[in-house]
Amino acid sequence: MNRIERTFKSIAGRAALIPFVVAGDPDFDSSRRLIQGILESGADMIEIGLPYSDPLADGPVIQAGAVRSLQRGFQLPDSMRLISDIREQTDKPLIAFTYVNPILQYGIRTFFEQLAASGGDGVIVPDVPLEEAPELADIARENGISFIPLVAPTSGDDRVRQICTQASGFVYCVSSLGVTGERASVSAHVESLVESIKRYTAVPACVGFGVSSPEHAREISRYADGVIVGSAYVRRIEKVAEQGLEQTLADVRTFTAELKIACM
Ligand SMILES: O=P(O)(O)OC[C@@H](O)[C@@H](O)c1c[nH]c2ccccc12
Repeated sequence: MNRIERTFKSIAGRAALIPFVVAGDPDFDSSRRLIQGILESGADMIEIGLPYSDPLADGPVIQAGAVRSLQRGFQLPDSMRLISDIREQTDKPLIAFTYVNPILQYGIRTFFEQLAASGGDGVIVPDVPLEEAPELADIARENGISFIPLVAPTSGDDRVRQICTQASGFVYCVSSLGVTGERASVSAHVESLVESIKRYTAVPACVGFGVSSPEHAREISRYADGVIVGSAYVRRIEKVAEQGLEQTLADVRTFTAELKIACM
């Protein structure tokens, strides 16, 4: 049983809080301190986005986070080092979030071996083509890394069943069409998407996209095993430039504590 499975087992009865941040945003040390602060303030695990120049599924907030990190020359080896540094401070699951190109450029086997050596527990690849997913999932599994698939609102029943049979760690339910970004409300129909996943697998189902408040998290926690929040964090992290790291750290800690209460 890896850290992700252990975590869901240990929090049975409530939803996991799973923030997303961009690695190296706004710089290596600030990113490390922000991630540690988020984990210390109640996050059950964290998605660490590997900054990429063409984040096609991301809205403007996360795109800006990737630009801030890349502008400082942050590259994939730096992300591995960041994960390794954080692993020294926590036993909570660390999930790499990356588009498929950086993995292919780095070398699939090298990528997963280094992610495992750095203390990573899972990977989410939103744009992996269907025909390449099994190869990546196999090599991830060989290295003890959970390959976490995404189910979209447009996924038909057959596709949901197919995805669920490959899933490990958890299934990422994308709440709405379009790109990442805070939304006024989280689409009600995602509850039926979670129910359809639960028909095919016992692997936990976590919901992301648009979640930006404790109210959203409370609603999703009624029926899902986890709540994923990204842009709402990255927008707060954007404020390091104007208000400094300490104030931003305090804001992010408070936000995490509020979301955690909502997930109870
Ligand atoms: O930013 P949001 O709307 O809170 O959604 C989570 C999202 O940030 C994170 O899981 C993610 C970041 N980039 C993605 C691309 C595709 C799917 C999911 C993601």
